[in-house]
Amino acid sequence: MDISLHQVGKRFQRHRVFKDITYTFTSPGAYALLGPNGSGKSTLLRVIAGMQQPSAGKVTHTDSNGKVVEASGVFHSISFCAPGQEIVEEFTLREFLGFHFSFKPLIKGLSIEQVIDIMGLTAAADKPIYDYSSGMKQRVKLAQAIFADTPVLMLDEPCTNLDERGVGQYRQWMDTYAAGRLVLIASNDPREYYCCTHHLRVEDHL
Ligand SMILES: Nc1ncnc2c1ncn2[C@@H]1O[C@H](COP(=O)(O)OP(=O)(O)OP(=O)(O)O)[C@@H](O)[C@H]1O
Repeated sequence: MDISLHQVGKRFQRHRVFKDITYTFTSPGAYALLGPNGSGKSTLLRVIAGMQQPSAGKVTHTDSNGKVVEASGVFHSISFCAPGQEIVEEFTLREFLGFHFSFKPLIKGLSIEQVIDIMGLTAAADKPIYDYSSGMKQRVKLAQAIFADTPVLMLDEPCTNLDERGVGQYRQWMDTYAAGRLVLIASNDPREYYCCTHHLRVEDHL
């Protein structure tokens, strides 16, 4: 999967967030979307994912056969994790992962039990997620994205609420399960985008 931006811009009413971004994200590859607070990293990530429409320009997703993916089909190829993203907290972890991975395929060779084990949450697997700490909830959000077998992985501030051990776990998951995919990370924290060899500065497109 490759994603191309052609003169993409976004404004909210009279407020222009960014303009005229022409860029291609090529798979496999890891790309950081960088910039200060409010520069538009999260907005750009959502526009690239097809969750928000650009105000100008065009986003094109192309599959590995060179075929353009319809807007309605883009969802299937993307895993997404962002701070404002809702998870169904009434579910236990085991229920949530069962539900989520009935829509998105799990990475081949992994079972839900193994994912729970890798997350280090076996003892809490049957507790409702609303009883989890904020760091545990962040691990759930990361796991639903990283362990899904999609060609594209998009992460917004992936280490939000994680302690040092959690950050180490994030790096281990990325090193093992993100290689070979198209990875986009919106961040200000080098610990989050350590794996990105390409950097796109959103503030350069004001
Ligand atoms: N739905 C919206 N309606 C109006 N303005 C919005 C909306 N979403 C974002 N903005 C504005 O767009 C700008 C960019 O916001 P965005 O969250 O994309 O920045 P960011 O670079 O991700 O910031 P941070 O580093 O703080 O997470 C901000 O000024 C924000 O207020």
